[in-house]
Parts: sequence; C-alpha cells; structure tokens
Amino acid sequence: MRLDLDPVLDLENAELRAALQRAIDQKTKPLGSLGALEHLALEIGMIRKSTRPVLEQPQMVVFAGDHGLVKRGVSAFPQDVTWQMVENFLAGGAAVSVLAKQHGIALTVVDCGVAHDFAPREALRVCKVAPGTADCSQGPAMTMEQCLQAIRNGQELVRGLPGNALMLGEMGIGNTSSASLLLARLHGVDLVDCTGAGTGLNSEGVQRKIAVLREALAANPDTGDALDALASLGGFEIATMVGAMLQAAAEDRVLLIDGVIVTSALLVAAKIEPRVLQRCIYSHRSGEPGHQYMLEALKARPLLDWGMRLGEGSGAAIAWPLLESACTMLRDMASFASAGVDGQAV
Ligand SMILES: O=C(O)c1ccc[n+]([C@@H]2O[C@H](COP(=O)([O-])O)[C@@H](O)[C@H]2O)c1
Ligand SMILES: Cc1cc2nc[nH]c2cc1C
Repeated sequence: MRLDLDPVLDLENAELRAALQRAIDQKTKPLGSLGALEHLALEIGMIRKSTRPVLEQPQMVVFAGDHGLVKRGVSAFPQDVTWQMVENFLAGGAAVSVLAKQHGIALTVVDCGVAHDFAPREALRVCKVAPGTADCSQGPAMTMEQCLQAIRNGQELVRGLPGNALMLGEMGIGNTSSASLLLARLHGVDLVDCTGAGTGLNSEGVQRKIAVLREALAANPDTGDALDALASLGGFEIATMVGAMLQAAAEDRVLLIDGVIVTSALLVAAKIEPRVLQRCIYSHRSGEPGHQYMLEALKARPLLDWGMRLGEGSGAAIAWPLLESACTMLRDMASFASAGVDGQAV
C-alpha cells in the first residue's frame, strides 16, 4: 500500500434506507410523484445518515494544472489559458465564479501544477507539485512521488474545509486528453469512441488528438494498477482531486461530481476505494463523448443532461439547488398524518 487512507465505512444500512423510503412515501403527495427528487433525497439521506439531512457550508474547489501533452496540439486553446482562467475565477468573472456566488457556495481555487506563478490571494491555495506535467506521449506525465504528493495535497486540503458538501471543478488546457486516456486504460474503452473535441477541435483535430493519445498509451505500458495509470496519463489537478475525493468520502461529505475530467479522477479514486462511489451525486452528463462511458462504468444516473461541456465545476454549481430541494422536501414537507390529509388512494 502506497497511500495512507482514512477509513471509509460502508454506507449500506437497510434500516436507514427503509426509514428514508417510508418518510418519503408518507409525505403529502401521490406515491413517487416527485420522481427523481425522491431518489436524490434518499441518496443524500444515506450519505448523511439522516432522515432529515442538512447540507451545510457547501464548498466548490476548482483544481488547476497544466499538461505537457499540450505541445502536441491536442487542444484548441493555448496552455496560457489555464493561468488566465485561474485569474478569471479569482476575479469573479468565470462561469463557476458567478454560479457559485448565485448559490452561496464558497469558492476556492487550487494551483495543483500550473505553469505560472500566481500572486497570493485569499481564495487561492498553492499546492503546486511542478509547473505542468511532462509530455505523456514520450513517457510518464509524472513520477510516482509527484503523483502521491498531489494525492496527499488533495487529502490535506479537504481536511481543512468546513461544511459537509463538496463540489469539485477543474481547469487545465489539455485535460480532456488525460480523461480519455484514463478511461481507455482503466475501462478498456477505445480511444476512437471516447475522445472528443474538448474545448473545440474540429474533426481533423480530433483525429490528430486520437493519434497522439495512442502514442501516449504505447509510451506507458499497462501495469494493471490505477495509481500507475494516474501517474503516467493523468495530470496534477486530476491526482489532487483523487486525494480530495478519498478524504471527502472518508468524512461522509456529499460529493457532487461535475464533468468528464472530474469523473476521470473518480474512476481512479473508485479503483483505490470503491466505497467513494457511495458518497457521489452526479450533476450532469457532459457533451464530451467519454463521459457517457464513464457514467455507465460507474452505474451513475446524472441529474441534468444539458449538453454542457465547460468544466470548472459549472455543472455541479447548476445542480446544487436540486440537492437543497431534496433535503428541504425530506425535512419540511408535511406527512399525511401531520397535515390531516387522507393518504389512502381509493
Ligand atoms: O467537464 C467537462 O465535461 C469538459 C469537457 C470539455 C472541456 N472541458 C474544459 O476544457 C479544458 C480541457 O479541454 P482541452 O480541449 O484543452 O482538453 C479544461 O479546462 C476543462 O475544464 C471540460
Ligand atoms: C475560455 C475557456 C474557459 C474554460 N473553462 C474551463 N475550461 C476552459 C477552456 C477555455 C478555453
């Protein structure tokens, strides 16, 4: 074992599940009539171990990192956009900035390995392993020591966060390549099926991207180990998210999962500790093609299907009020008995 993990306990508890289902069924509504909101309420109740769950001090953490593979032309945008967008997150002008503010979600940005030196800011955490990964078409993106350092950084970061709900977002030009590579390596999906336009490559660009990603798989032979896959094909922001997810799950926080890159980190975390998945809610289905394969592999049912493909945690921020509605329904709706409504259908 190369990682010190806090214990993650199995959440399956048939009594609590039955109590939650009873509480939901006794609310003043025809059975099942709140549809997916009822399912969401049950899942949150299971994670928070309560028939009256309260989600407190929601946190959005955006993990940023640069990718050596970008020099091979796998993205429609230049590497500098990573640090420029970090500045935009901190200045309050990015999608995730305005959506987090709209919903009262605290925003922290983490420099996990951006090729830029930032001036210190209150909302910026610097956990820089190195200024960008190595080009994984030539060999491993990071050393195992760097990979473990990034995971530890993520664990440490979450230990210091308030609240019981964590949204993860990311920023990293080139990181849809890592997401496709991790999916191909960990679940055997063909790169042709799971590689997409990312920030906006045209179809020739996607073909070139696939060819480069094939080189990356060939340059990093499969050892059958998820940590090796992460170190050789991932990114610093992805590895830091893996640590954050493992820690958040160990603390029974609700994990609201964003798009294809965040989900690629979850693929790795779930190989290390499958019970992480018991704490996850999936905000949306990304328009990036690999995401559908990831969701299937994880047996995940996303809340929204809006063709979003921005990342940053934007999908999680938009889905957040649905989680609040699910908790409000469980806590505040009257039951047939308390409201004096006849609950027997004729
Ligand atoms: O989250 C998603 O599903 C998603 C899909 C496509 C692109 N992105 C974002 O776009 C960037 C990566 O795209 P690319 O083309 O540079 O690999 C990175 O900053 C991600 O946040 C994000
Ligand atoms: C402008 C821009 C904003 C982003 N946010 C997340 N990834 C991004 C990529 C680009 C190019």
